[in-house]
Amino acid sequence: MSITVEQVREALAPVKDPEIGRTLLELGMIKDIQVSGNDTDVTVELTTAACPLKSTIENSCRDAIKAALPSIGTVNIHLTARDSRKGTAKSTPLPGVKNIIAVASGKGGVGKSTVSANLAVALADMGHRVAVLDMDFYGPSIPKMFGITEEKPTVDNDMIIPVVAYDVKVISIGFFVEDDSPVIWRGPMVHAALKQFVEEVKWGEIDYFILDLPPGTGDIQLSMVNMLPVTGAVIVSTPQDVALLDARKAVSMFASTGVEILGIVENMSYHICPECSHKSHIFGDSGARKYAEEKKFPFLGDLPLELSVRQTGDGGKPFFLCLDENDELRQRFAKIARNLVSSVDVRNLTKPAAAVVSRQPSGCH
Ligand SMILES: Nc1ncnc2c1ncn2[C@@H]1O[C@H](COP(=O)(O)OP(=O)(O)OP(=O)(O)O)[C@@H](O)[C@H]1O
Repeated sequence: MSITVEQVREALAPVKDPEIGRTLLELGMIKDIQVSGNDTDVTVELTTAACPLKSTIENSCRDAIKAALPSIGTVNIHLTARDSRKGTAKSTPLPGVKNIIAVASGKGGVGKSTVSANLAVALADMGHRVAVLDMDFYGPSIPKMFGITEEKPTVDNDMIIPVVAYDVKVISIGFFVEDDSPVIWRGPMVHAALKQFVEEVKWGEIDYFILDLPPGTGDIQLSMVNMLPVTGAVIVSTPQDVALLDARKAVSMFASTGVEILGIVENMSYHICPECSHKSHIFGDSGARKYAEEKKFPFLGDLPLELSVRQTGDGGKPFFLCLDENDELRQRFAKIARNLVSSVDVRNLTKPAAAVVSRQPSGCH
């Protein structure tokens, strides 16, 4: 009796993407199964042609089929790649940008810019092309965190050229306002500024475009979803109830506009006393982690409250770049960046490309 397509599909059912940890079938990566007599041809679509685990995936598929169907003849696994990890629709105002990641928080001062800056350099360290757009007009701290004190963007052929620091292209609203001028940003101004940064900056080819938002759920979030196809949002929160309450509001605003929650980062989770190594939970214990579990959002990881994080950030170099590769904190953050990449991959494999939304977010106050 010859083998059927259904039998091959069943044999492949347990095979998981080793990086993402979900099955290839669930991720829609098995594109085609052909059977001819006792031989089979299986087409597997990878997230990127440069996937470092492609031979592992190929071997796992072949092994699973042979184990489940001992009478099988030749097993050919064909690997293809989709338009590598494209999370935004083709007709986008940023055509060279693959993934737009909004980094948001409900409350101010929870470490959103610290997370944005370190995510940017960690992703660049992994070989990705990265840009940061700092739209936190209440306190644009990205230039300081990247050590950009004097340099300003230049203009070439009427296009603004971003400043490059630590291999990351940076544009901040802070480059365009005087340090001490009290600017009151109203809706139309916010919209116009974002429009200019989208249309008049030469961003080029970017894998991860990180948008550092001001805290809360105001005009900029509205302009963003109306202007940009956002791949998803990362929510930064401290563990305590009051910050989480605001984080919930930020989440429901994104949910009401269909923006995917790529994950939660818990910052200032705990503090290790440098004298006695005692671990204390100054802002409560694991609140953001529990919230992520409750809502079934990916929990990307947590970060301790640590003096070096503040000192390096204020000193103009993200802590990720100041630490040795074996350092626990650096590895902890590298894992957060890897978890984000996986979360983006899952989103891009399982959902349609992100698009600009015309809907107004609800519950934005
Ligand atoms: N894990 C941490 N340990 C120690 N200090 C931290 C940590 N995370 C952030 N900080 C410090 O806390 C301050 C606020 O952080 P940051 O500017 O990243 O927060 P934010 O949420 O972006 O704030 P804002 O509301 O102003 O946008 C900074 O001085 C930063 O260096």
